[in-house]
Amino acid sequence: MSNKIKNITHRVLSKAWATLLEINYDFQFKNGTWKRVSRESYDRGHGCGILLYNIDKGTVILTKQFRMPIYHTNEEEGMSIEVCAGAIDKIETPESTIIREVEEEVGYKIKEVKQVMEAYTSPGALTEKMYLFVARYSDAMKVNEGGGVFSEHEEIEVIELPLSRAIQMVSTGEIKDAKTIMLLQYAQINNLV
Ligand SMILES: Nc1nc2c(ncn2[C@@H]2O[C@H](COP(=O)(O)OP(=O)(O)O[C@H]3O[C@H](CO)[C@@H](O)[C@H](O)[C@@H]3O)[C@@H](O)[C@H]2O)c(=O)[nH]1
Ligand SMILES: [Mg+2]
Repeated sequence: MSNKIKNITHRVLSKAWATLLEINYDFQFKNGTWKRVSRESYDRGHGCGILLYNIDKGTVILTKQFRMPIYHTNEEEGMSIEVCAGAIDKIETPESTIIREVEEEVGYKIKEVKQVMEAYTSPGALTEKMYLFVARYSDAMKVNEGGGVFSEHEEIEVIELPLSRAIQMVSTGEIKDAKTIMLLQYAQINNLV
């Protein structure tokens, strides 16, 4: 692959919360010709998400929160139902991040998680890779109400519902978040509950 790409240059278009680059490069097409190509790339690091499931109750834990990028394009869909998820700090691992996010966002203290997938969320535009996990939860692991970090302007509703209902919500369009759909389908295919 690397011999099909040369003369890569980067230009920072925006560096605020995250970094938007314009990357220019020469690309050799199958017919042998070289063309100068330009692509924008938004880098806000990598992320992780987790589906918490309870075998005895047949339930899963999801979150509901306001997402401005969705609202900006479709006001009616601004409240997004998602698995618990978070951005990975440079000094954190995906595992330690997701265990911390579970306590902050949904209020459970979990110890063991299982990574089941890695997924690029939008490869044409984002550098982000999501590390996707599943873990069992029980009522005994509940340590706080969840809700997210208020000082970071998070307001997260915790939803506990049967896996079967969550799967139905994918069909009805009530759930449209890709990582959530992937993890719910993983749970269904693998008979987690
Ligand atoms: N000021 C500012 N703060 C931001 C911005 N974007 C995020 N934040 C802050 O960073 C926090 C990020 O919360 P996390 O729980 O770590 O991430 P997330 O928003 O749930 O995002 C997760 O899901 C996304 C969607 O799938 C993923 O893109 C992301 O990587 C992560 O996994 C937010 O509460 C907010 O305080 C921004 O553009 N500006
Ligand atoms: Mg989050």
